[in-house]
Amino acid sequence: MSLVFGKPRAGSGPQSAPLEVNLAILGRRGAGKSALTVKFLTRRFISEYDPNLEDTYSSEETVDHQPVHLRVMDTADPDTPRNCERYLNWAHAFLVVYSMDSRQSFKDSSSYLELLALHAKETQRSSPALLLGNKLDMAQYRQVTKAEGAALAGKFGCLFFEVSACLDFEHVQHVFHEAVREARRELEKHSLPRPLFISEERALPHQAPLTARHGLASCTFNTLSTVSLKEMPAVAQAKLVTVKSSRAQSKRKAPALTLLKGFKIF
Ligand SMILES: Nc1nc2c(ncn2[C@@H]2O[C@H](COP(=O)(O)OP(=O)(O)OP(=O)(O)O)[C@@H](O)[C@H]2O)c(=O)[nH]1
Repeated sequence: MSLVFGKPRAGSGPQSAPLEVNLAILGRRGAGKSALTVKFLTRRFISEYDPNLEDTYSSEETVDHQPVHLRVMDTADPDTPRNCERYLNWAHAFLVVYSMDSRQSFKDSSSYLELLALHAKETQRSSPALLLGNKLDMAQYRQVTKAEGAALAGKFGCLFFEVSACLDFEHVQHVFHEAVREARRELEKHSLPRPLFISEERALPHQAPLTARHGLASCTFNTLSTVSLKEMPAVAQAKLVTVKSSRAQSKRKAPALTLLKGFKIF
C-alpha cells in the first residue's frame, strides 16, 4: 500500500496503475510559479522562495475518479528560457503563468507559448498548454486585462484561467486538474507513454536557436533523433521530491515537515 500523500492508493494491481502525467510550470521570474505549485501541493501560500532552485514534485491525485501519479516541474529559467529541452521533452502539459500586474510577465508568457508551438511543429507532437493569469487578488493593480489574457490563449488554442496563489485552494486545484485532463486527452489520442528526457549537457553545434525566431535569448532546441535520450523516470537534472499534502498532514499525529525549494513547511 502506498502512502504517498498519506492516503492509500485505490488498489495496487496493474489494472489500477495510475496514469502518469508530467506537468511543467513555465513563466517569467516572479509570476508565481512556485507559489501556485506549493498552493496546489500543500494548500498553503508561502510568500518567499529561492528563485534559483528548480524542483520536480510528485503527488498522487484522483482526477475524475482515476488515480493519477502527477509530477510537477516548477521550472526556474533565468531571465530568458535556457536548456528548454529538460521540460519540452518531458512534460505532457504546460502551465504558462504570468502575473497580471506585470505587462512584461504577460509578454514573456506569449514567448513561452510561441516556444511550445514551435516545439510542437518541429516534433509533430503537441502538448497542451494552459495560460494562467496569476495574482488575481491584486486585480486592482492589473496591467493585463482578462480580455487580453483570453485573446492570447485563444491565439494559441489553450485554456485560460485567472488565479491567485493566495486565494482559494479549490480554484488552483481545479486548474491543475484541468491540465491533467488535457494531458490525458492528448495521451489517449496517441496512446503512447510519452516521456523521453534529453540531457541538457548534450547541446549540439547545429542546434537551431529558437531565440532568433522568438526572442528567447539562450534557448536551444534539439530534434529527438540527434541527442541522447534517456527514458523516464530518470529525471536527471531535476530533484524529485515527494510532498505530503496538508490534508495528509492533518491526519498525522507528528508534525510533518517537507522541504520545498529550501523552505520548511510545518
Ligand atoms: N499577492 C500575490 N502574490 C503572489 C501570488 N503568487 C505569488 N506571489 C508572490 O510573488 C512573488 C514571486 O512568486 P514566486 O512563486 O516565487 O514566483 P516564481 O514564478 O516562482 O518566480 P521564480 O522562482 O523567480 O521563477 C513572491 O513574493 C510571491 O509571494 C499571488 O497569487 N498573489
